[in-house]
Amino acid sequence: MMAKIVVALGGNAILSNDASANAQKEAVQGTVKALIKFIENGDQLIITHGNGPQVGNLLLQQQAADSEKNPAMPLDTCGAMTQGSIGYWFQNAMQEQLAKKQIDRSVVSIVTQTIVDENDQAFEKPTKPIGPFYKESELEQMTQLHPDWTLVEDAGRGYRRVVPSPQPLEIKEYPAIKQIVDAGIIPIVSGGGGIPVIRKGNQLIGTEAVIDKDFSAAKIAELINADQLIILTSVGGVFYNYGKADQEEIFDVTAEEIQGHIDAKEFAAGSMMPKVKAAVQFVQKTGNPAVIGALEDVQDIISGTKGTTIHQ
Ligand SMILES: Nc1ncnc2c1ncn2[C@@H]1O[C@H](COP(=O)(O)OP(=O)(O)O)[C@@H](O)[C@H]1O
Ligand SMILES: NC(=O)OP(=O)(O)O
Repeated sequence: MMAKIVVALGGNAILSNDASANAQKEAVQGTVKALIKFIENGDQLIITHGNGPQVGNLLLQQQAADSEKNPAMPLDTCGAMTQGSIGYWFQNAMQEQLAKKQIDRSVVSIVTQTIVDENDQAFEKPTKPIGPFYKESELEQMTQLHPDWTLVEDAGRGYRRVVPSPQPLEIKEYPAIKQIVDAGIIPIVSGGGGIPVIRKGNQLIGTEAVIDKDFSAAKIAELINADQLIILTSVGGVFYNYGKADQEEIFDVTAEEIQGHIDAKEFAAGSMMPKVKAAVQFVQKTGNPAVIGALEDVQDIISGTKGTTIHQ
């Protein structure tokens, strides 16, 4: 039976040290070579991806070139632009792999808007890291240059700007996405968590935020009643006491048990916490399992020997 699998990929898996288009395309090509295994298995794949590094970099480029004749694009539009660029890289790489494997399947990227609540507390407290990492020695200069920024330590790699990250309430394009999935087409959806929009009557107004793609992935996976949600990132699984001498990788855990560790705030905000929360949310809504693991371990994740599985 064809399983419906939602795979979420972190922006950091696409952009590591080299932010050039060629390097990111190459990273995406490597990722797609791994993802094609799901298609070869006969599964229906739904791909979603992050954009944290890319959207922050793009915003900086926009602001650096800002002028009256050529004004900088706001964050929501930068989010849409990264959906387009990253979606294009994935679509292009997937088409190449499908052709190589002589698999007759179509793939399409969908500009996706995610409806958020304008009163979401997240607008008061930015948590989503975007753009490049800065060294501690650069902090004073960055604060002088950008007095409106909030900078926080991120994933032990340095400091990053954080922006509001409201919860996804609704995926506007879901009815179209469902038809595309039912038709057996591989969709690339909700890139960067989807463009954050606020509903005002018949209008959807873009807002300055970046939605966590892990939560949007869980939402899409729940809506299409996916058999599995797989969150691929730069680490082999979820650890208790991460980064400490007694860190311990979790192989298999119930949603109830890991919820206790979420409540105790044991996972890092802005990196592992949203993944674990999104996985639990999906498991509780559907009763189906979620896996968090490393991109390079896809084959072992498919066979169930690597990654952290969260289940009922
Ligand atoms: N408890 C934990 N277990 C595993 N990784 C963790 C944990 N806490 C923080 N991390 C960090 O979270 C990172 C993954 O989050 P992030 O970089 O935001 O991912 P992505 O960009 O792929 O969505 C890992 O590389 C790791 O450094
Ligand atoms: N939008 C988002 O969640 O991006 P990252 O996965 O790159 O942080």
